[in-house]
Order: sequence, then structure tokens, then C-alpha cells
Amino acid sequence: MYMMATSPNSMVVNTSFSRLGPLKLPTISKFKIGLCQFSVTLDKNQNLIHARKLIKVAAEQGARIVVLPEMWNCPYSNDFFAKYAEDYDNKDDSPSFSLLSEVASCHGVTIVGGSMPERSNGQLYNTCVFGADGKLKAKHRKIHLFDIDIQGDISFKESETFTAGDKPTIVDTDIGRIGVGICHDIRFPELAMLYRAQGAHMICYPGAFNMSTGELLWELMQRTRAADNQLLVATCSPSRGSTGSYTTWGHSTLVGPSGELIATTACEETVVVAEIDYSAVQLQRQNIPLEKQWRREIYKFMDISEAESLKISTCFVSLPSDTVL
Ligand SMILES: O=C(O)CCC(=O)C(=O)O
Repeated sequence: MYMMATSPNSMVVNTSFSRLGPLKLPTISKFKIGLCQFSVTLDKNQNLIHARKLIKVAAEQGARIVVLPEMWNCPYSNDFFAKYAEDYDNKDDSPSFSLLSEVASCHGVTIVGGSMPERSNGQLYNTCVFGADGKLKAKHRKIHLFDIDIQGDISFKESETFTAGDKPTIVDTDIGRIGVGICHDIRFPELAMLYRAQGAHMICYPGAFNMSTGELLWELMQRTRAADNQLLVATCSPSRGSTGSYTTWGHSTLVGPSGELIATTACEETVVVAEIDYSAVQLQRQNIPLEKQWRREIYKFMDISEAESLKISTCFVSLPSDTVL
């Protein structure tokens, strides 16, 4: 078993897929995905109308799963998150959530609802709601908050406003087992490895990378997460013209299990609709059987403080061969 700090109720999975060994295919293993890249304005209602329209466009082109951008109903700025936040447990205070349920049920699609500011028990979270046929299946609260300060370039501190989520989110659907991360979460390979170990077919990362880090890293990290873990990676960003001082990189993308680009776009508004075929995941895992090649007896990732307390100068240590990771 793969060990990582997870809380059991964060995993919305059943046991129909094995965790290790050959990947099992879900009921539907060939289908289309829609990535709705659109501009986010100050007018929340307008953002909702926009999302509704583009989800429809994706569904009409045959998408069974639709991914929205990070912060699709609110400009990406600490000045707005609290004002636009909704409480998804309160029907009267969640118009964005209600819209997603209604549209998903109307079009019979699974929705990875990008992210929105969520208010819950006095805290704010950057949250993705995941629903199928209008029913909420899971909520992913961004685990790794985007706090950076690149001198003379970009500075952003999500932790000024948001509380970090503390659970991974992986969901079983008729179109596969899907893991969720939000934007900065993609920089942490451990989360993707965890999803892979839990039998994920695909990881969806709604994101809003910026002009400073986007060009170098956005595609690179998607391809790396996909190739390392031999699964699909889908991302969806707001388009470039979105309101606010934060300029988004765009480039919503679908990457296949060998790290290949299946579909991508530039920075304008668009709906990317692309074909997914999980047999490519099976084939890639047969061709290059990483799972059999992993040397779990040699490496274990440990926390720096743990390593320091053991007086180990590197995070990688040799372990007895019977250690199970
Ligand atoms: O990690 C990065 O460089 C960008 C992340 C980001 O924009 C976000 O988490 O919203």
C-alpha cells in the first residue's frame, strides 16, 4: 500500500478498481471531454451565464465531462474572494453551485466545476465542486495555496484569504476514476502519485497560471504529471482577457499517458473538445511497466524535519527491503 496522510472520507471511491496491478477500464472508456476556457468578469451573473452557455456548447459537441477554469465566477484577486464566496451547504447562498447542478443534470454531463470561493464555518476555501448528473460527488479544496513572491515580477498570497484544504479528492464515475487538483496543486508530484496509486485514469487540474510562470511550466508540468503516472491530465484556465490585475496564461490542455499533447489552445476564449481513450493508458503501462520497475525498497520520501531528526542530510534513505510504501 502507498502511504500518505489522507483522511478516508476524502476519497469518494469504491473498490471496483484495483489499486495496484493492471488498470481496470471503467464502463465507458472512450468519450469526449470539454475544456471551457472563458473570460471572467466583475459581473458574477455574467460569469454564470457564460459558463452555462459554454457547458452547453461542450455538451452539444458530445463532451461527457466538462472542466471549468479556476475561479470562473470571480476575478482572481484577494480583493474579491470574500465578496463572491458562496456557502454550498446553503441553497439560498449558492447560485453558482445551483447553476452547475442544473446544467449538469440538463445535459447529463459530469462537471469538474473549476473552482470558486467557498465560505464554510467562517473560513474561505478555493474549491472545486465535482458533480455527475447534477449531483455533488465531491468537493476539492485547494491543498497547496498559491503564495509566491518573485522580486520585481509577481507577488500573490492566497493564504491571506484562503484556508488550505487538507484532503486529496478522487472520484469514481462511469467515465473513470478521476483525481482533482487546483492550479498550484499541480506543482506537487506527490498528489498525482497518490492518485495514480489509487487507480486514477485521469487527473483534472482547473488552473489559472500567470504570465510569469505559465510559459515555462504550465505545459511542462501537465506533461510530466501525465508521463510519470501514465494517466491523462486535463487542465482548464480562464482566457487571457479576464478582469483584474492578474493576467492568466490560458492554454487549457489535454495530455495523454505518455506525456503527449492530445489537444490544447492559446489564450483566447474557446471550448476545447477532445477524445479520451483509456486503452492508451493500458497500452502505455504495458509498454513501459513502471509499476513493476519501481524500486520501493530503495526510496521513501520523507519530510525534511523527519530527515533532520534522523540526522539524514537528504530526504531519500535506503530502507529495509520489506518496507511497504
Ligand atoms: O504555481 C504557479 O506558478 C501558478 C499557480 C497559480 O497561479 C495558482 O495556484 O493559482
